[in-house]
Amino acid sequence: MTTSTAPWAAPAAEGPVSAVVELPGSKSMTNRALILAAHAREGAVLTGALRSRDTLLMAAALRGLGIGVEEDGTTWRVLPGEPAAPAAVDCGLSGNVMRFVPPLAALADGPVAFDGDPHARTRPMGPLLGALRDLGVRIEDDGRGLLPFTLHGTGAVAGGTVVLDASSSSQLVSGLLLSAPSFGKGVELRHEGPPVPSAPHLEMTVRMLREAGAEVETGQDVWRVAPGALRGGEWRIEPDLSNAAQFLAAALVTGGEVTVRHWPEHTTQPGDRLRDLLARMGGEVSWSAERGLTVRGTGVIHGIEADLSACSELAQVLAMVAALADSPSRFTGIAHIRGHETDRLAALVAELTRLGGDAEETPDGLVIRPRPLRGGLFHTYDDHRMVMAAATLGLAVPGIEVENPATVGKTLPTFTELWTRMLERS
Ligand SMILES: O=C(O)C1=C[C@@H](OP(=O)(O)O)[C@@H](O)[C@H](O)C1
Ligand SMILES: C=C(OP(=O)(O)O)C(=O)O
Repeated sequence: MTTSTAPWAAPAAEGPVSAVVELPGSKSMTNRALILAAHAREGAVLTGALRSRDTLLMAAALRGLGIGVEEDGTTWRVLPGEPAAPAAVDCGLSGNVMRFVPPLAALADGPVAFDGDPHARTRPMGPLLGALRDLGVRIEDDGRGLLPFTLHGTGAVAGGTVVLDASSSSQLVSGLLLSAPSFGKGVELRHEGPPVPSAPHLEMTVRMLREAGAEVETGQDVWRVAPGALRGGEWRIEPDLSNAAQFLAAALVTGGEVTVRHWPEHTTQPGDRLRDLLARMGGEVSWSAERGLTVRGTGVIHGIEADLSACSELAQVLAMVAALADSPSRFTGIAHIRGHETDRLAALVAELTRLGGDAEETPDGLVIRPRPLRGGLFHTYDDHRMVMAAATLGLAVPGIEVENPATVGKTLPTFTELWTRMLERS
C-alpha cells in the first residue's frame, strides 16, 4: 500500500494559467518496454523511462524473476534472461504488473506467487488465468479468478490458440501478446464478448512487439504472434500523454494557455485524444514539433457527448471539466472503469455530489449537469487519477482538500510540484 499523507489544499487559480510543462515518461510504454526487454535475446536501454510506483513495481517483479534491471535516473538498462523461480510478485495496484507479468512468469520453472494491494484483489484477472491454463500453465487460486494466485511453470509455455473475454480490460490481451514470442507455438488469441476497451493500448502493444522484431498479425478481435527471438536495443519512451490531461485542462478551466513539450506527432497513446476532446469542449488546440501541444482556453467550456472507450484514463479529469461547463455532458463506453484503481464511476459521482454537483452513473458511463460547486474534502480512493481530477476542479472551486495526495505516485510522483510550478509561473 502507498502510505497515507495529510490532505493537500488544491490551489485555486488566481487568473488564467500560462505555462509550459515537461512530463515524465509513459507508464504504459515503460512497462511494455521492460517486459519486451526481459525476454529479448540481448540487453536493452530505456531512455525517458517513468520512475513511479507502477514502473518500480514492474522492475522489482522482473528482478524477482532473475532479470537484471539497472536504473540510472530515467535511463534504465535491462539484462534479459530466462525467468527464474521461485519468486513472489507484488503487483501493488498496477493493472500492468498484474496482467503483463504472469505470462512471462509462466516461462519460469517453478512457483511464482502474485498478490497486491487490498483493492488489487478485486481487479479482473479471470480471463487471463483461464487463457494461461488453456495454454498449458498450472495455476493455483481460490477459483474466483482474482489475486492472489500462484503459477507453477515448467520452464516453457506451449502456446497455441486461445479464446478469452477481454471486455473488462484490454490488458488481458496485451499481457498475453507481450510474452507470446517466447511461447513454443506463439499465440493465436481471439476475443469473444462485449467490445474490448482501450483500442490505442492494444495498438501500442502490437506496435512495440513489431518494433522488437516480433511477427504480429491482427484482425477483428484476433491477434496472432509468431514465436521468435526479440531484439533489445534502445526504447525511447514518450512523455505520458494521459498524465497531460489535467495540465491541458487547466488552460480550459482558467481561460489560460498550457503547452506540453515533446508531444509526439504520431503516437499510440490514448492521451492524444485530448486534442480532439478539449477542442470540442471549447479549447483552441495547436501542435508544432518544436513547441509541443498547446491548448488555449477561450473563456467558455462546452459540455460534450463522448465515447471514451478508447481513452478511459482521461475520464476523471474530463468529468471535472464537464462539471464546470455551460451545458451537460454524457460520457459513454467506460463501464469497465468500475474495475480500475477504484470504481471510478461511483467515485466520481460521490465526490461531485458531495461538493454540490449533479452527476449520475449510467450503465456505461456518466451524465454530468453543471451546477455551482463548493469546496470540501475530495476523497481519492488510492486512485492517482482522482488526485489529478481534484486538482483540476480545485482551480475553479476554492477550498478543495485532496485526500492522500501521495497516491498520485502510482504514475506521477512529481505531480504536486509540477502543478504548483505551473500556477506560480502564471
Ligand atoms: O495497456 C495499458 O498500459 C493500459 C490499458 C488500459 O487498461 P484497461 O483496458 O483495463 O482500461 C488503461 O486504462 C491502463 O491505464 C493502461
Ligand atoms: C487504469 C489505470 O492503470 P492500471 O490499469 O495500469 O493500474 C490508470 O492508470 O488509469
